[in-house]
Amino acid sequence: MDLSNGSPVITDPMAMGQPLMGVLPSNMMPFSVMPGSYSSPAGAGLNVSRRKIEEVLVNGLLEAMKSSSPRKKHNLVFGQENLPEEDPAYTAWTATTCPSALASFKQIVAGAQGKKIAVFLDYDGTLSPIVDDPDKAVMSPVMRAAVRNVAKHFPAAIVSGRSRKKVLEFVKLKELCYAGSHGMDIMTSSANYEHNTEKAKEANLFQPAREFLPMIDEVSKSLLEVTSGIEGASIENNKFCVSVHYRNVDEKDWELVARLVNEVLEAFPGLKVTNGRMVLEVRPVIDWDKGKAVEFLLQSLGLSDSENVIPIYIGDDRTDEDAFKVLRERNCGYGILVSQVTEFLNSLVRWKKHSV
Ligand SMILES: O=P(O)(O)OC[C@H]1O[C@H](O[C@H]2O[C@H](CO)[C@@H](O)[C@H](O)[C@H]2O)[C@H](O)[C@@H](O)[C@@H]1O
Repeated sequence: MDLSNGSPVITDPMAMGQPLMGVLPSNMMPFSVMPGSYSSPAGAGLNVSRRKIEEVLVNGLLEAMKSSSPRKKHNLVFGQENLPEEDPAYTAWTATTCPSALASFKQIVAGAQGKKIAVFLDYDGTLSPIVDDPDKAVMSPVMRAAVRNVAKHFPAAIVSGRSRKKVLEFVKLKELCYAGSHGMDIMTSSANYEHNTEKAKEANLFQPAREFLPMIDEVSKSLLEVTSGIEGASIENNKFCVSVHYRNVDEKDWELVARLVNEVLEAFPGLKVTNGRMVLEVRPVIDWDKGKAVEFLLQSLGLSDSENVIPIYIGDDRTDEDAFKVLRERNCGYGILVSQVTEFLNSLVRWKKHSV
């Protein structure tokens, strides 16, 4: 199988399962609605048409919530027990489109001889298992050691939907770059960050959605208020985007969640909704995503020479598709769907140690 086109590969098809519907082939984009972006038809039918449009938007959101969340719980610890039940469509897709990254490891590193590898890692579902409480999605010491080792040998970055601060608290490693808020908050160097002057900190930061900060705070408060009566719903302010979690909400209330999110967003035409794994992500309508963040990081780390640099991106969610797409378009590197991440990272380090 030709691995040179940036298509996603998986680290072990048998251990796959956790990301399941969170990952789609790279040509499928995350669901997105922009409630403020439709224009209301003028005239007498305005209210009826508007209501119809609202219904379409709510139903669209609800469908996206259902399709991205076929299973309530899958606390798979990578490559270990608790494999969720098989999804025939997903299994067929991975079997035909995703070669195993571990089985293809030799081929990957053979193509990397004499070139520089850069490693990009998603956080939730990739470095940490998916759990019911987002505040408890901690990384295991084994995974942390693997990531630390990788960062010692390769330029490496975490690219997450979480706030940059939160993901740094989870990962606790200074050796990497961090891109939080789905790439809208990039810090190109975290070493000694807290000891830096404000000016030095600014120089390391790239925040393309900075002007949306007040709007995000406002929408976060509104979402918190309107969802406070829904059992299990929770709101996570990720600085430049907001997560509306419905993992712990009874399915009968999902429509209400969709309706309330849609209603709140009517007042914020500058924001849109995408969906992740049992989460609705409210984010600015700007042309920026994890893929753009990877491009930015490659550029600012002096790694934009696609002839000599092999970017490897490991992710599990729909938002990671944007990064896979960038690698495919650059015709370089590998997008890897998550499963045995530690094993893959450790193999990479072993290879690097033996190849120098
Ligand atoms: O880009 P990522 O690092 O993958 O972040 C995406 C979202 O991840 C988190 O939510 C997901 O993981 C939670 C903990 O396991 C789980 O409870 C939730 O259902 C998942 O959607 C995070 O809480 C979100 O803010 C991130 O946007």
